[in-house]
Amino acid sequence: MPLFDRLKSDCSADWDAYVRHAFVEQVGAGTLPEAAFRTYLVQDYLFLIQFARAYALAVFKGRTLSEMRSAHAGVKAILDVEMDLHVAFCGGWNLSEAEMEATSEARATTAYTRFVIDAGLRGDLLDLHVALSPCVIGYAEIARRLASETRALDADNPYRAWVAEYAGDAYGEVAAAAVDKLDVLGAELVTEARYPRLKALFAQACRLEADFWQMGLDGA
Ligand SMILES: Cc1ncc(CO)c(N)n1
Repeated sequence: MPLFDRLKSDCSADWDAYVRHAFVEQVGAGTLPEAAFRTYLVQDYLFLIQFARAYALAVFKGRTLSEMRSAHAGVKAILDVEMDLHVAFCGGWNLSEAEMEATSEARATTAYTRFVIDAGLRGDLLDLHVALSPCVIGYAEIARRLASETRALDADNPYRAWVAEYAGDAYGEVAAAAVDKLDVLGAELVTEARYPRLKALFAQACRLEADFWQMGLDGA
């Protein structure tokens, strides 16, 4: 079985708790309190700053020019595309980029980002990609489901721009590339002795994603 499918199926309880978290369902229904979304989005801006550093580690750990270039594209997608969404939302609340950047990190933000960076520093490219994968692949899955099964894209849903961004083709391609990369690295590098460690990394990243949603809910 390809590595991503295997990890998702072996960690299905943690995966489902992440992608079906109450925060996500309330975004889809448009019922999430604005204070919860705002807490989440400011923290996610801080998250992306650190996440770009984690992706930069994939440039450093790349074994070929091609791996370095695709990791570089990931860094650019975060710094030049994804963060614009956060800036646009926060502009609507009269919150400047400087104010967002000056906000202190919630513990859930520090915990998740430094966990991923540590996995990459200590391990190889595969460990790093496993720790990164619930993020990119999970958001695409969440947004596509919300777009097709809920009223998430209705004109009166305040979170429709967020759902549209992550359900869009550009983000979908980034997520599909992340699945492919994991499957290719998996075929090359996974041994049965190594697999339990990868599974533990994946499960922990899913739990830290769920904590991140919860941090947003608790902010309301
Ligand atoms: C916490 C978190 N996970 C995943 C993504 C998707 O990039 C994000 N922006 N934030």
